[in-house]
Amino acid sequence: MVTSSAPGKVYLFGEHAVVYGEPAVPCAIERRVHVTATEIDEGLRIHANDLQLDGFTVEYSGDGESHPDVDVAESLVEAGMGYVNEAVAQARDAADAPGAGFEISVEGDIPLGAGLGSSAALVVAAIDAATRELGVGLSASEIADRAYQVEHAVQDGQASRADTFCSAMGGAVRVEGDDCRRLDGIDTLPFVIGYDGGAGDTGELVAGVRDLRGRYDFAADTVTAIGDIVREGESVLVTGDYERLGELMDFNHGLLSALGVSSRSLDSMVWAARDADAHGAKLTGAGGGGCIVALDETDDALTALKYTPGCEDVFRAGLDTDGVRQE
Ligand SMILES: Nc1ncnc2c1ncn2[C@@H]1O[C@H](COP(=O)(O)OP(=O)(O)O)[C@@H](O)[C@H]1O
Ligand SMILES: C[C@@](O)(CCOP(=O)(O)O)CC(=O)O
Ligand SMILES: [Mg+2]
Repeated sequence: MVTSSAPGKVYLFGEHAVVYGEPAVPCAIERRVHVTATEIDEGLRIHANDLQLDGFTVEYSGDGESHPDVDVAESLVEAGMGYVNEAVAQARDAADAPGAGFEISVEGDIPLGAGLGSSAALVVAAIDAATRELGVGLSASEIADRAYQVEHAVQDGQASRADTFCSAMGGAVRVEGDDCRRLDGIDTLPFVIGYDGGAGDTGELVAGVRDLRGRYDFAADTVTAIGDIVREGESVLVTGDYERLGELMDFNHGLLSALGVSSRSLDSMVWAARDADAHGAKLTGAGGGGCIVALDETDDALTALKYTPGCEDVFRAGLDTDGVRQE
């Protein structure tokens, strides 16, 4: 039995635009998904108590048997389990063990579908745990690469390498197309996260931006402008000038909003943080609902968000310089 964990992330800059080859800077945070893999005779059995479908937690047997605890459409369960199924397929491939059976247990403290990269953390930790269980030790970058293949497959061919690379490596990273690197010397950033309790569908939101970008040149220009913000932001990041970083985060949020991926509650959390004098605030991840990230080393944004209608939870999330690791 092997347990591995991998961190979630926030985007300092660049989500969505990164799907079209612009750079992005995601940062790993101290919230993790833990995956335990145990080799069994055959098939795949998954315990994922954090995942609720129509109010049911999921116990899933991927070998064709319906599990009695689940009273929702099998297709919904299949969709929810896509990331684990594909991660296990990658592990079998890496270990050259196509018939290996697994019992997989997943638990974490990253809200699901909220822009904090729970899917990438799950996939990265699952590939690490399952390959180690089969006696194969992959490097973090090999895991990142296989995890990207999984997100790409599950999200209908629409995914960047950003989330999976960040989760595998930890720290602040820069991703532009296939060029993925860690940003050295960034050890701390004062992230405050507001969570509206909701979720967005990453695949759908990415498809929405793709559609807008295809229909309007100015939407394509907006995507390019997000890339410009990232290029500016990465040079500011090394100076530690939070005021300018925050200004660029605000700008980035405005452009994401223009691309239609913000929401009323995300906007109101962003404004609550700004009104409390955070350096800046933006949505993180695919959007539609879920989380915002503010930059604030005081407790002011944290306190303001606590009293913001629509904000269900607020917490500080330190930069996690550790990526995937065995527990
Ligand atoms: N702890 C978990 N247990 C089971 N499934 C999970 C877990 N964390 C993430 N997932 C899977 O990842 C999906 C969320 O991924 P996604 O929509 O990309 O949002 P995000 O990556 O921002 O959290 C969930 O619907 C589920 O399929
Ligand atoms: C919108 C996007 O840039 C980030 C999605 O992040 P999340 O799954 O919402 O945490 C998509 C991607 O990069 O694959
Ligand atoms: Mg995701």
